[in-house]
Amino acid sequence: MKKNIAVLRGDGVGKEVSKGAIEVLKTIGQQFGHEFHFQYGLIGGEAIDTEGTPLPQETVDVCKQSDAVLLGAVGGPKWDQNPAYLRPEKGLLQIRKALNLFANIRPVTTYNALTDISPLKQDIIEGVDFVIVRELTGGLYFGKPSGRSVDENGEETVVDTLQYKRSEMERIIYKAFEMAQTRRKKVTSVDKANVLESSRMWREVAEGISKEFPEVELEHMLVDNAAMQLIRYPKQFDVVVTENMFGDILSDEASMLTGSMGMLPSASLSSDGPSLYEPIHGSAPDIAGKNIANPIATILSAAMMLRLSFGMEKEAKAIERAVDQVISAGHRTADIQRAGKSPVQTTEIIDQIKAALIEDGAISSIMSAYA
Ligand SMILES: NC(=O)C1=CN([C@@H]2O[C@H](COP(=O)(O)OP(=O)(O)OC[C@H]3O[C@@H](n4cnc5c(N)ncnc54)[C@H](O)[C@@H]3O)[C@@H](O)[C@H]2O)C=CC1
Ligand SMILES: CC(C)CC(=O)C(=O)O
Ligand SMILES: [Mg+2]
Repeated sequence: MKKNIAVLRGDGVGKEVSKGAIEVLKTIGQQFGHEFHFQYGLIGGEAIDTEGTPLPQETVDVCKQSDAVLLGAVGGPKWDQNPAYLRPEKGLLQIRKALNLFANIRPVTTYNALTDISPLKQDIIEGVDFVIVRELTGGLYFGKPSGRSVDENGEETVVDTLQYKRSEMERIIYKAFEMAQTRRKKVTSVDKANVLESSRMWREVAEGISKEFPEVELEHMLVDNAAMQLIRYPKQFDVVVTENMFGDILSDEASMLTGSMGMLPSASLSSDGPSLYEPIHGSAPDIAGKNIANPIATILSAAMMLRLSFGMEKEAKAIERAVDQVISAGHRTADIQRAGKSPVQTTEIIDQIKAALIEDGAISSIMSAYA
């Protein structure tokens, strides 16, 4: 199969981790006889520095002409004092809007080999397997009006608005129910309905859609309780659906069930065009440029691309198996390495995952399972 992949490496560790996903995709292409063509686009801080905007039109065009988009991460202290329209994060928000990436799917699956890395107890995290379905193109991150002004008493005032259309709620909640139907048939809808009108409408919409899925259980949970339940008893969750900012915050929290921010992949699904695949983490300026970032979240995002955009299930599984083999063998970057053991570098773990695909049988074991 021939596929065009747009690559937006972004800033900080975004460049280092996306290199890992590209190399793994190239290896998969060679092993399975696919032709992956990569086209690069600028986004974020680098785009601000060279083009004067966080999302050049050329990047949007490259993405729209592609079959799928791979993104590293954007941002960094260099641009933190910039005005809102010239921040790297604005580029990410704009590409989400431009490609109609309404559904951000963030699977949270723990690895048995890593249960001692998580700050939580082994019996709490063993067997955790749920997915956060986060609304991605509405809510506070896209609120209008937003900004600062001076009120009638001369005091500086600021406003950010949280706005949703009913149809925007419907499509994301529908997606969550569809996913639950193929899993353990439970949807936890997370909101703040005791305070926010938008959350009360969200509940109404969830109740309405649940009638179309009688075999799926729906529960409502307030977001503050959900933050606590994620740590107390994460195995209770199957599909968690929530609005943009709640999903952003809860998924960073959930990453610690797996042991590190560097482990959680995501797919941002489009309603009408190419979807985008990205790790849940940011540009990690504290470790950028040191060759120590964990590329697994991005490599697993590439596996999600193969599965969800290209229908390449075997190829996706081969990557997941190779990652599992490498961390089970104890080859780990610093964020997931046991105390007293030496970590490997970003480039080393990428090489080990590629080697696991080629030499150590990840592909052949998948092929025989499908034979
Ligand atoms: N999707 C994106 O492009 C996102 C961008 N950001 C931006 O990234 C910048 C840094 O934000 P932070 O709040 O520090 O969040 P962050 O996710 O970049 O980092 C949080 C912590 O996790 C660690 N971490 C993140 N990714 C890692 C990896 N692959 N391997 C090992 N450790 C990793 C970092 O070292 C840091 O200690 C900001 O400019 C922010 O706006 C933040 C979140 C998402
Ligand atoms: C950088 C933000 C725009 C969003 C974010 O933190 C995320 O999508 O995880
Ligand atoms: Mg985030």
